[in-house]
Amino acid sequence: MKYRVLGVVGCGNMAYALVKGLTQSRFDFETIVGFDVNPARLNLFRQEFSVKPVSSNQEVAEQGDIIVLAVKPGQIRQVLEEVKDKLTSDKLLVSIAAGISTSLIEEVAGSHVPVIRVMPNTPCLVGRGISAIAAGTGASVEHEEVVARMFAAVGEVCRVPESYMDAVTALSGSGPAYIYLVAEAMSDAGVEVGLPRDLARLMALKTIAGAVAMMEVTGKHPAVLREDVTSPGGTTIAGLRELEENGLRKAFFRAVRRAFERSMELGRR
Ligand SMILES: NC(=O)C1=CN([C@@H]2O[C@H](COP(=O)(O)OP(=O)(O)OC[C@H]3O[C@@H](n4cnc5c(N)ncnc54)[C@H](OP(=O)(O)O)[C@@H]3O)[C@@H](O)[C@H]2O)C=CC1
Ligand SMILES: O=C(O)[C@@H]1CCC=N1
Repeated sequence: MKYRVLGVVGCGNMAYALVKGLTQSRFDFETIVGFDVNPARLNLFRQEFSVKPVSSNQEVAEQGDIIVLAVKPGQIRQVLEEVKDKLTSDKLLVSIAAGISTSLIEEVAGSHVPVIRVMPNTPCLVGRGISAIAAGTGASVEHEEVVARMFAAVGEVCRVPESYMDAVTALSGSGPAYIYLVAEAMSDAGVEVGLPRDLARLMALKTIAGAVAMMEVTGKHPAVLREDVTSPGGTTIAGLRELEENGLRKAFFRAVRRAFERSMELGRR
């Protein structure tokens, strides 16, 4: 089965990152059709990515071969009710909604519809996403393969048991926001010790980018790389001590735990 038309239900932030990443990649859909209740969003997708705007989710489901559900988790059930009559076994449904299980989707859409659940993140926009994928009971290995290739065009893909999805959501789905907060906090901290704001921001961003590249290129454990920066009796150990005493690790443990719980809550609504 050749999947020529991508259908996008909900043209929000994550759909934007995905569609932009895909249009810049070699993964080729003949057409992308989309619908959003907000006409401004649909117009943006039309202007930026030549997405063909249609006037309902039903039309997306009718015209799309692969249909990506990119509305908020609380809207998934209603959207599925709207489109289920258009969903045949030769369609492929991809849900990126946090917390929403493939079994819930199959329950509403019908078990004849192949469903793949994906948790991507916004760096898909620049081809540097990380996406976890898990197949529903009605999806074949081939279905999973198609979706893996699609998301591999915008970053890395990991196949995971569906039971990992809430944890993945809390770590890599939400994770970019944690890092933007760190970048912002580092920039402000630089300003506080006297750097001009632009310079502080540049230093913070390039330091984060350089540190990420060091982890990727050397393959060394972060703790080893951290020790290389930490001269005895020097500045780094003084700064690290403050971060530890102020509960940086604890804050991350708590943040990821709370996001994990929230993902489960979203699935229960
Ligand atoms: N943002 C992220 O980094 C990630 C998000 N996700 C998942 O992606 C999904 C979308 O998240 P996100 O992009 O952040 O959210 P957004 O609110 O930015 O996008 C959702 C879009 O869907 C529109 N919408 C609402 N109801 C309908 C409807 N019935 N039919 C069609 N469109 C509708 C919304 O319009 P309006 O705002 O007017 O209601 C909005 O434009 C969520 O399920 C989320 O869990 C997954 C991974 C990462
Ligand atoms: O904040 C959210 O709920 C979504 C899911 C992961 C990232 N954004």
